[in-house]
Parts: sequence; structure tokens; C-alpha cells
Amino acid sequence: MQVALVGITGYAGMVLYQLLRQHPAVDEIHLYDHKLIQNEKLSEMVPAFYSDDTAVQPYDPDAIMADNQLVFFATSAGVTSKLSQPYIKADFPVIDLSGDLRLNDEAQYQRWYHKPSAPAQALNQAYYGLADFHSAHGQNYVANPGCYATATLLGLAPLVKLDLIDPDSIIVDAKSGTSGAGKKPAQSTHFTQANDNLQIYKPNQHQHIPEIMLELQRWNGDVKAIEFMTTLIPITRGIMSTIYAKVKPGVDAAKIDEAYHQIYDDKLFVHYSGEHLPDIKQVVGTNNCHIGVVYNPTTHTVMADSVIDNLLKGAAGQAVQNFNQMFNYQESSGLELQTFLP
Ligand SMILES: NC(=O)C1=CN([C@@H]2O[C@H](COP(=O)(O)OP(=O)(O)OC[C@H]3O[C@@H](n4cnc5c(N)ncnc54)[C@H](OP(=O)(O)O)[C@@H]3O)[C@@H](O)[C@H]2O)C=CC1
Ligand SMILES: CC(=O)N[C@@H](CCC(=O)OP(=O)(O)O)C(=O)O
Repeated sequence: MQVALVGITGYAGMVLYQLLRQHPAVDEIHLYDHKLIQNEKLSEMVPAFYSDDTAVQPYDPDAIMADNQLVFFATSAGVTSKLSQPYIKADFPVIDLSGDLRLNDEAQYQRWYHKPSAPAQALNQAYYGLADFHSAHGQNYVANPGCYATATLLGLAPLVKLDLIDPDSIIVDAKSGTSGAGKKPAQSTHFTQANDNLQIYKPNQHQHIPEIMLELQRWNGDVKAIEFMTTLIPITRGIMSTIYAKVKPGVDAAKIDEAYHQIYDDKLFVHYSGEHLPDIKQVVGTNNCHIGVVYNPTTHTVMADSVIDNLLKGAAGQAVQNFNQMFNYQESSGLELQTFLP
């Protein structure tokens, strides 16, 4: 299997390349970069790959489709909205890590991403690949979910799918490390500003709200809106999504526990730990999502704590899960990873 990767100079692209290099079904990885006019060595473009002289080639969709069986885009928002067309036209397999084709409406994309959208026909052809819940097998254009969206949806799924909570009561307090913001420095990610600090950002305006809503509504049409807040925390990798909701009458701790077991006991990458509340470090370096849940009978409130590594489960790891599903490879291929310790 030959695969193409666009975006090797970015955080998600680098991590994806590391995973693909270890994937048993991947024979060759061809790298493409939009700034090049001739080939350059990877070792010269990305110092972390100092001993890898793989050629990075200028971006060329015809060459990509001729020399590969699939292309991964680990590119900034606003890129695949412009570049997706030839692949969609040719039914050529794509896994897109950006948010450009996750929504199904042009106006929604423009509202939340503040950029021109991909054409409606492209949005409609794309498939939202929340890999632990549905298989990308048979799909050609997979829109890989956002990092916050993944942690939040996995945390909420049993409560929403099994109709255990008041659908108007969902509040999400999500926290992310700075690598979630990509490699381009910003005022909020400047060391002096991010270190020893917590910063709430994009209040009620985060671009993952609409993709979370789309999936929640596929699961349970009664969910009309959520409260969703994001905070930048001074760590490099990891997301914790802390979710609160009021339970429906008759729902208690035992029913909630049963629901999480029912949904997750057979899932390889999602680990439900009951009332043991996971921390971010236990998933960093892996493609796992760990979820702990506590119920407060005094306030009838359930709290779910869902943690992932934003660059793995929230990006490159889930992209490999989708890749494995598309080509019927083993679920764990390329994803046998170990937590960074200590
Ligand atoms: N970081 C994370 O935790 C997550 C990121 N994502 C999404 O994945 C994508 C990549 O994220 P991340 O790696 O963090 O971002 P980075 O900013 O670190 O990297 C972006 C990559 O896109 C490339 N790029 C920029 N413009 C173009 C263009 N016009 N044509 C081709 N390539 C281009 C950049 O190249 P150059 O070297 O020229 O800048 C770089 O390689 C984004 O859409 C992001 O939203 C999704 C989930 C989690
Ligand atoms: C810490 C931080 O800034 N995180 C980013 C998440 C980026 C991401 O995953 O966004 P896409 O939807 O474009 O893929 C953010 O909140 O915008």
C-alpha cells in the first residue's frame, strides 16, 4: 500500500507520519508540500526527522493519485475546502484531518470557521468518521473528527444514545494543551502567556460546536443545543472534556454505569473506568479515550470526565483507525502505542 501525506511540517502531520512508518500494511509514504517547487529532503524540512532523507515532493494532485492509493491531508483549515475537488471527482480515497468537510452546510462552515466553504456537493459526499461508532469501510472522503469533538462525543455517547439525560442540560467544560493550536505561534500560546496560566477562549464560538451537534442529533433528535466552553491549559498534549448534565427521572448511578458498560465494553480504544476519574497523562502517547463518571444524587447531575491525546485519538490516531476501517485492516494496526511515562 502506497499512501500520500500532505502537511508533514505540521504537528498532526508529523505524528501521522510516525504512525504510518510503523503500519504493517504501509509500504511507502509519499510526502507532498505546497511550498515546494522541487523535491527536498524531509531531514532538511523537519529537524525531528534528521535521519530520514525521504523526498518531500511539490504538491500535485495528479501525481498523488497516480502514485498512491489514498491521501491524508493534515492541513490547516481552509485548505481542503479548495483542494478536495479532484479527489472527489475521481472517487479517490481521502482522509482529511481538518474541519473543512465535517459540516454539511456551506453557511454553517462560513459562520463557524470564518472562511469560504467547500462546495455543497463536496460537503455532502464527505463522511464524518467518528471511528469508534461507525465504520469508514466503503467511504471515499473521510472527514476525521476534531479533537475536542472526539473527547466530548465519546464522553456523552452513552447518556445521549440511551436517552438518560435532560437534552437541554448539557454543559461541556473542555480543556486542551497547546499543541491543539498547531505549530504557528499565537499570543495565547506564547510561553510566557500560556505557562502558569489558564485561558478560556472562543466562548460559545468554538468551531467544534456544530460538528458535535450534528452527531448528537444523529444519536438523539431531542438534543437541540449544548453549552460548550474551551480552555487552553499549560501542557503540550492532551484534552480533558468535563461534561455535566441533569439526568431524567428514574435514572441513577447504577443505570448510568450500565449504559457506559453497554456502549464501551467491546470497544478497543475506549476504556470506561467507572467512578475512577482518568487524568490526561494516562492517555498521552496512545490512541485511547478514557472515561470516568460520577453521579450526584443530591443535584441529579451526572459528570463524565473524558480524556484523549489530541494529536492521536483527536487527530492522527483516529485517522489511522479510519484508514484501517477503509481497507479492512486490523483495528489495532499501526496503533499499538504506549502511554508516555512518567
Ligand atoms: N493539532 C491538533 O491537536 C489537531 C489538529 N486538527 C486539524 O488538523 C489539521 C492540522 O493541524 P496541525 O498539524 O495542528 O496544524 P499545523 O498548523 O501545525 O500544520 C498545518 C499544516 O498544513 C500545511 N498547510 C498550510 N497551508 C497549506 C496549503 N495551502 N496547502 C497545503 N498545506 C498547507 C502547513 O504547511 P506550512 O509548513 O507551510 O505551514 C502545515 O504542514 C488542522 O486542520 C487542524 O485543525 C485536528 C485535530 C487535532
Ligand atoms: C488549543 C487549540 O487552539 N485547539 C484548537 C483545536 C483545533 C482543531 O482540532 O480544530 P479543527 O476543527 O480545525 O480541526 C482550537 O480550539 O481551535
